[in-house]
Amino acid sequence: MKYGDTYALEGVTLDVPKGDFLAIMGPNGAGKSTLLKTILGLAPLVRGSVRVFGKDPYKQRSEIAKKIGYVPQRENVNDEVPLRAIDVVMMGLIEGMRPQREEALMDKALKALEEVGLVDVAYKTYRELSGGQKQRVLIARAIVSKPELLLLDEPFSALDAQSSRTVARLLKKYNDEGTTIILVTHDITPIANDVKRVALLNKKLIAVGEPLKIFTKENLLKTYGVEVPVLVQGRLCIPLIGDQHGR
Ligand SMILES: Nc1ncnc2c1ncn2[C@@H]1O[C@H](COP(=O)(O)OP(=O)(O)OP(=O)(O)O)[C@@H](O)[C@H]1O
Repeated sequence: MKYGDTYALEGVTLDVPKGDFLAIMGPNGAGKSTLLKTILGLAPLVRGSVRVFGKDPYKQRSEIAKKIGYVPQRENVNDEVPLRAIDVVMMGLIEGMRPQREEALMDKALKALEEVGLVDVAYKTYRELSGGQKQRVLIARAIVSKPELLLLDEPFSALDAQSSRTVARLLKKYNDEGTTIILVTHDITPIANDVKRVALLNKKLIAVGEPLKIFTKENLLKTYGVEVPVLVQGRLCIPLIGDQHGR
């Protein structure tokens, strides 16, 4: 994976089985977002290959897009058009799906907003929502089509503790029902007991596996260049590592 002359990712081999709940962690600029974009066929691939549901996302994106829900790290929904929260969520139903009645779409969008705890702002315009509310609307847009694969780029970054818990519970529920989840996060606390695997990334894949086996002093030093405590009273707990890198 290369932007201009610089490699963002090199020599990464990663298999994600169906039903996995994988957290990708690493310092700023480690290539985490790039890795998610690779799954969508959106990052520049110089060598190697990617297969998603057995298909090449760089050549067959439209065939797999409807099975994937994606929450980008940041997204500017067009501010000129006064879209309501419910309209933004409905966008997740329109792409690549067969035509449905407006009421059926609205019904599904309202249910998704309810799942992220935002049904009360459904008819507010998106631009007047807070940062954390916008982020949850984008999560609702990603889940509304009941995708087989959910990709989330820092879903907790703008959320308060209660909203983080709501979203974490939602992800656990979807994963229990069979949805494969791959998310990028600097803070594993909200999902520490739910993730099945963690991948530590710093341009290369440092380690991947069960959290307790992966968070070794050696792996963390290799990934972040600093020691970070990971066990507090026997529970997985990582401080906001991103803060040490200027966030
Ligand atoms: N569109 C782009 N054009 C040029 N360089 C890019 C582009 N996107 C990312 N990069 C570079 O690729 C590298 C990896 O970026 P990426 O966004 O994948 O990192 P990240 O691990 O998600 O970081 P963060 O934790 O800061 O979000 C960085 O050096 C970044 O500057």
